[in-house]
Amino acid sequence: MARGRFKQGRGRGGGRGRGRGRGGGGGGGRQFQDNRESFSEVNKRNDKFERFYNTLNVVEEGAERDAFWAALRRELPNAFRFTGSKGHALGVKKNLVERFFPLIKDIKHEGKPVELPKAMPWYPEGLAYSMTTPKNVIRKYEPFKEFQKFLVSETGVGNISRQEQVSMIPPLVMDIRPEHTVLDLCAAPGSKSAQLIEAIHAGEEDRVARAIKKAKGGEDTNGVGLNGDADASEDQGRATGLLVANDVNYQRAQMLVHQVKRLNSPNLIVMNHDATMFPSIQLPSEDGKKGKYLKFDRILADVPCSGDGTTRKNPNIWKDWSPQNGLGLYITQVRILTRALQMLKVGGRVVYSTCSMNPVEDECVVASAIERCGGVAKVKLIDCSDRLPGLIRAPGLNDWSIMSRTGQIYESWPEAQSNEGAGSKIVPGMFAPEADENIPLQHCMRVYPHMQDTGGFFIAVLEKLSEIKAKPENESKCMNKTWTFSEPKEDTVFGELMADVRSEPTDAQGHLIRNTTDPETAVSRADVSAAARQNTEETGLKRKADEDLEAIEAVPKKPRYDADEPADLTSTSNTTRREHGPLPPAVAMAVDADGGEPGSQMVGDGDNASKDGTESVSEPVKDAVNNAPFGAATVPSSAVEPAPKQRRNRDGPTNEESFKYLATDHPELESIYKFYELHPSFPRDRFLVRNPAGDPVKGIYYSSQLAKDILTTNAEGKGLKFVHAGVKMFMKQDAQGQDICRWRIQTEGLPIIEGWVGDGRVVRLRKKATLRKLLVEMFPKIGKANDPDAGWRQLGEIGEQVLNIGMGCCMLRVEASDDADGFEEPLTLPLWRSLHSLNLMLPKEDRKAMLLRIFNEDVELINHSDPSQRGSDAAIKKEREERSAANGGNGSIPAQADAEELQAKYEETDDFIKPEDDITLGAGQDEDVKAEVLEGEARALEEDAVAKRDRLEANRLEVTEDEDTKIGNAMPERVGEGDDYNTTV
Ligand SMILES: C[S@@+](CC[C@H](N)C(=O)[O-])C[C@H]1O[C@@H](n2cnc3c(N)ncnc32)[C@H](O)[C@@H]1O
Repeated sequence: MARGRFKQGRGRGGGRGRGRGRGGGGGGGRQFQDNRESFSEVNKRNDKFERFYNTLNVVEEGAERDAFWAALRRELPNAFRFTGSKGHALGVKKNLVERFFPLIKDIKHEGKPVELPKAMPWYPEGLAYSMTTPKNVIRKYEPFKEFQKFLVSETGVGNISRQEQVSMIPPLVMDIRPEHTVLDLCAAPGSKSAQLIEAIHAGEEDRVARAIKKAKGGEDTNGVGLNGDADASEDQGRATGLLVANDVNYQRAQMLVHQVKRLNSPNLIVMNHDATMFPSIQLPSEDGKKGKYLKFDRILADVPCSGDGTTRKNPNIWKDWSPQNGLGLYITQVRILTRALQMLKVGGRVVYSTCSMNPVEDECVVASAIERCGGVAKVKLIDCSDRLPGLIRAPGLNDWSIMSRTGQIYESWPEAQSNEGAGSKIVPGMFAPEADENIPLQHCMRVYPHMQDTGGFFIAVLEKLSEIKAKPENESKCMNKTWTFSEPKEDTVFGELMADVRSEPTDAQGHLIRNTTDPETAVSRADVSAAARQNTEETGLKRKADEDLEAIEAVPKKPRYDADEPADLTSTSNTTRREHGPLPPAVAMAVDADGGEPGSQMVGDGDNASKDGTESVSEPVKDAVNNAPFGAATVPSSAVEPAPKQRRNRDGPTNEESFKYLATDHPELESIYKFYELHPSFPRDRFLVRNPAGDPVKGIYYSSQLAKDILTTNAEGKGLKFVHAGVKMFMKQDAQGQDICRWRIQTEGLPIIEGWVGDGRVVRLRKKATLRKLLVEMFPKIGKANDPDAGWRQLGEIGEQVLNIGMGCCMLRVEASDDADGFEEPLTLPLWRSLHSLNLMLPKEDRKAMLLRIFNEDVELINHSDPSQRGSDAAIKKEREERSAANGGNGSIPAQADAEELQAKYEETDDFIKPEDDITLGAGQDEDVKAEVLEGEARALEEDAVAKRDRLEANRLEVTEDEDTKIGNAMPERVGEGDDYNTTV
């Protein structure tokens, strides 16, 4: 059974190039990449910022407060965590700790010992580390360089994820179980989504192993299933839960896909909606009744925030901090949390988090959402003080003051009311709740930077106690209806504000995009425009993305890819044109704005179609609109007009992808079942394709049952924007021979299916040396059974197996053993048996990462199908031994320069085939060999080209995100307006 379900999947999918920018699963990288100088140059003073937090007294005056500010002014340590299943993550950690720590522990820099990476005491199983070693130290000492190389390689293949320490906290307090339906409302770039997926799949390998054993007539499942007590045969041991990961920004949603798809989870759907009115998702009907709407067990609302806890990574916050930033985001945050509570099951939990320390974005949002949802009788704030022992934290605040745009500090709403005027963003709900509301805000968690050398962070866990009906926004404390507007004098602060407002861009109808003179709708309009702007603006991003698209397209055209399928690497070059067109005005609609809850009214009642008279609007979207936690007047028209149906074209992506499930008796599937001897217990009704015609043309994907139910019930035309789902399981493959299945198993899907494949397609391996040979050598020859020099004889334990296995795709099962030359962890890899040779279907980069991890070798690969490298195995072996001896006997084979020398030698042997000979190879000689070489080359090329394309995509996403930052920095007036997002990941 393959462990490392996460590791062996296409690490390249999301891995390569990650870790350098924010999209890299961790913000930890940025400051080490290019911000070092600028970090030290930034003036880390801001009077309002410092005065605000000192007045709030978030930490006591004296030594602790000094430590607080000092930490905020220091660079952030690098942090990372080991990913994947627990067993696999522990294995990678052991490798790292045992191999490198002894080497670096004795290094002294400037006379002092360097600090080893430290395990975070509160992270389960010690699977997360932080390190403060400066880059110049890493560069200076060889063991550190080796350590760094290992980290980069393991990050590249997805075994390690760089992620800021505090950002790891929210998923850990969600108590996720394998059967949970989970929603991550603001998910991009996806660091926390990755943790959520891991949590859903926790313990799955063992359960599946037992289920397989049982299905194949082996021992009983021992009664351990999903919950530790049910039968593991429930969905054959696989998690039945689901993660819906969502982000309003299409481009960032693509980044999210890139980050999470490497986890190869069939229990994942990525969506692209505004979380303030996330559409309800319909479930299939039962007994002819209309289906219910999906409710979630767990929701993460890691909302956009001003991010003032991230100064250590984003030092420009010192310059840009303004009280407006937090004030402007409050309403969006309350709406997101309220919508989350609406979509939660009774008994379910929402975790609300920000990387801002400002109570207006933290406790205040929690209190306001609880108030809107009916108070503490309906929503309970959970005390998490006993969770994550070892994590130093402060309790939530029960009282705070508000700073106005001008720096005026108010203790109460009446005080603000008498001093502020129209245009102010301050509303009654921003002040601490009344004592009789009994909201135990101390149950929230505040993590300050000096506590464990991190960024600042806020976390609250809310449980839904009973069904709720959210109070309309304009009847809640989130709104202020008492002010009337009068034009302020020009030389006042309000005059300045109005000048700002006048210079704001307008939409096609002449409405101000950023603000409005109507204080009641000012914030709402800004939010609507923010969400729309995420997807509409023409920015410099497009040019850059176009350039990168060209680079992607420059990847060798042959072999072809899923041109007919919406690959996740779809260019986002024209996302700006994608959706909304000119910004819509806030439309007045006759919708039910009472904030009723979907589940309470929707089950089978079918009355929605006529409720607002807009027949063309799909029910899920209409339901979202009806239940949006804000007034009808502020619902954007784009939300009620069904999204135009588009397919991808040359200009860019679409907003509706196709997910079509195949009939279980589809002839292509039948050929797969037969060839791979697929066990009948493996579910056959969850194979899908991702093209509108629904034909298996290039790829066949696999999803969980719940994902299937959702994708089929809410299929195209319903206005739900599904961006990604399904794990690629099979790829169409040209092959020689009638009996070879045209569908080869993809690395991504292998862990899901491998236990169910019949022995006829399995090659078993136990020795490291054998695997090493297969990693170093591409297309080693097999030869004939009776030939004493045939290549299969060099393949040791697998020689006879590969000689006898039928041609086509098979699986190499690396079995765990206690042998000195054995593996601690099992592993499964895809293999291709050709007429004359064999090949692991891994891109070169993955081979090299594995060689580095398992053998600590950085070696040049040998391609036996490459005429310029072809030589006798004996010669290669001999040469390698010589080189290895010259290399201190570490088994390394020669690198580039040596390889050239070697090649010259091979050219003198009879085995050597000159490139010009190769062209005529087939002419009357050996057609099979020629076809095989071409076929093998094509496959190898494909593996590498896909890896290269992924790398380019990862780079492009990083580049565009950097562009994003530049654009954001160039437009500081937008900060806090609602379209800004924090950058803690
Ligand atoms: C703090 S970041 C989320 C980080 C993410 N949870 C992670 O761990 O990688 C906030 C995200 O919210 C998104 N966002 C902003 N406004 C939103 C809205 N109204 N609905 C959904 N997502 C929104 C932004 O695009 C941004 O990606």
